[in-house]
Amino acid sequence: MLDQALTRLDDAARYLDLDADVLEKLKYPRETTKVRLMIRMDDGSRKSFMAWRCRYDDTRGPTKGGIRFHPDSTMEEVETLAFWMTFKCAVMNLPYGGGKGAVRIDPHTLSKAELERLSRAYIQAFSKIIGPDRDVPAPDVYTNSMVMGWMADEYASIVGEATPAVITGKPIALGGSLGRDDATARGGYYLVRRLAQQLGLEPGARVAVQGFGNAGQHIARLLATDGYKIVAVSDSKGAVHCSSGLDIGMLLAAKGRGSVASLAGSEGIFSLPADDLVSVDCELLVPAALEDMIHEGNAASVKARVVLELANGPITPEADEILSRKNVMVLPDILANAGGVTVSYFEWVQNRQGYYWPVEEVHARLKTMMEREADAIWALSQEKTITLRSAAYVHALARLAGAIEAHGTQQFFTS
Ligand SMILES: NC(=O)C1=CN([C@@H]2O[C@H](COP(=O)(O)OP(=O)(O)OC[C@H]3O[C@@H](n4cnc5c(N)ncnc54)[C@H](O)[C@@H]3O)[C@@H](O)[C@H]2O)C=CC1
Ligand SMILES: O=C(O)CCC(=O)C(=O)O
Repeated sequence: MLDQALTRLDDAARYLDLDADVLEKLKYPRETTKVRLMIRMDDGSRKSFMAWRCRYDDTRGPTKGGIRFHPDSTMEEVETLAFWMTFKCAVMNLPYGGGKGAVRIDPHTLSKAELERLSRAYIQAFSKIIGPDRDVPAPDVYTNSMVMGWMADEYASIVGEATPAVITGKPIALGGSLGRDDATARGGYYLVRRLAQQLGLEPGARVAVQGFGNAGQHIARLLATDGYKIVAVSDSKGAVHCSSGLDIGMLLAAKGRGSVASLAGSEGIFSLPADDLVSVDCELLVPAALEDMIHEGNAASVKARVVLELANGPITPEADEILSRKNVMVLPDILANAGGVTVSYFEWVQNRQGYYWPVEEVHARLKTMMEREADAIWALSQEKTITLRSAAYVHALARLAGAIEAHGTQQFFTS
């Protein structure tokens, strides 16, 4: 996975006159810590789970990135996700490097008490690695504000003082920011709206959303409110299709019962295998689940004209080429889903100031930053006749290179 991700770095480097040190610095994760967490289960037994935290690169500031709880997590996946965070934070010009963490666990198999013990165990294991000026975690797949709250609480008891800026995506009552809940989707939504004319994606366009968690639910709601038609949605258990448009309230209620798939059979709503979601007839496809969902085997079947990558790494490099040959425009993850980390940055700033902004201010600042970077990346892609993904990497790499060179050589020798 990481080797595949690094092909994006090599591609971007072709458009910049870079010192060789820059590429050497960005080719390898700076540090990845691996721990086996042991927790007490409700029945009195003990179970252990592999956990990781990677700080990929901290040249531009403390490392930043979510913690994922997933049964298929691996160290390589964590390092790849941390590599993407490094470029995402640079795309948005946030004063952060990139990091990521994971525990290999299906959290749906745990009771609430077990989940809390696991979350606290993670912080006990990694308390020396994280810190408001060192490494700042946040939510990712199958973690949420409740988990972040337990983690922030555990960190406070270890260091002996409230330290809200150590973790973002917290509950509002513990110093979370208004607007962090839908920030990932909202950033993608502002991007679509900004480029709607160039992309030919005005309200009324048909949308298919893969994954119906934090990112997927909010993008479906935001686009539907604007008049876009959500014709298909999937989650890990199945998918539904309705040519006249799915009702977001009904989708949310079905997901609350276990899966959007339970809506099939209602008037005009048909079930689909989850894997078929990517080939649904629509104008905009929004992968909002996991990596590598659009690959060599299914990319040719994509009918959408535009893909908004809310998930991290949903398109493999081989699939990217197939889509590019089909003139499918891809709005790349490191820009498209950067709303989440941007509002996490706002949360960190608010925690440090002890002064909290109204949600309107969060939205306005996010919109300004998304539009600023979208315009720059669009212009770069036009000027160099390259894809938006290549342009986003060139844009980020220029900022990373500036910081690496400004640090001088000493940084290469610190532990
Ligand atoms: N939560 C955040 O702030 C951010 C999330 N992301 C990325 O967005 C993606 C989704 O994350 P969240 O929405 O936070 O996770 P989540 O845990 O809230 O939801 C994940 C959703 O994906 C579905 N899913 C899992 N496997 C699937 C499959 N094979 N087919 C269809 N659906 C499947 C699950 O059923 C669930 O509905 C991930 O790639 C994550 O890294 C990116 C930036 C920020
Ligand atoms: O909010 C954050 O700090 C990071 C979110 C994240 O993990 C991501 O953008 O992939």
